[in-house]
Amino acid sequence: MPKKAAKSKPAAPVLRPMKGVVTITRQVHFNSAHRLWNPTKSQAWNEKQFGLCTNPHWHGHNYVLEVSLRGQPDPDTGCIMDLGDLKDLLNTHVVDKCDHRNLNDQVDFLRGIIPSTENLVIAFWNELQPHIPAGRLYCVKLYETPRNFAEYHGPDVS
Ligand SMILES: Nc1nc2c(c(=O)[nH]1)N=C([C@H](O)[C@H](O)COP(=O)(O)OP(=O)(O)OP(=O)(O)O)CN2
Repeated sequence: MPKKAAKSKPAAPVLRPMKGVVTITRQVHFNSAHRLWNPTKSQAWNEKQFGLCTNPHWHGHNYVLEVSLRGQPDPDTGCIMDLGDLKDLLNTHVVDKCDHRNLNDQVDFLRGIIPSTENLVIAFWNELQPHIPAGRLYCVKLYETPRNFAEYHGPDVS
């Protein structure tokens, strides 16, 4: 009578965690009205400084926001952060508050700020940073138009 073959245990799965610093980015969109207007200055000063961009009847932009995180992929997930979670954070803390709003008047965290592209990237960083694991937020980049954009890498610590 033939002998039964000895049952071999399946080999335990082996993972090879990858080492390396990677940047991941989520892009979101929103549409807002604004004007470049310094309320501490005269109308004439604002017109000289900002031209058409200070029109008191506002103008709009199809903003494109790109937020990047940087770090080593987690060995258990292969991810720095789930990009779906990053999408939810951007929607909750920026898009839902700014989309179809007037950035000069209707967004609490932008009160008292001239909504230039430069100021917006700093304000968005400050809104997002507390919700992202320490040291991961790398870049907040905002396109006001396809040709005009600003990016911010956090407060200068030098
Ligand atoms: N340093 C900055 N300069 C300007 C800003 C800004 O945020 N930071 N913003 C504006 C205006 O908001 C304006 O709407 C930009 O429009 P425009 O210059 O017309 O932009 P385009 O890319 O459409 O212009 P093209 O000349 O057609 O390329 C102005 N300046």
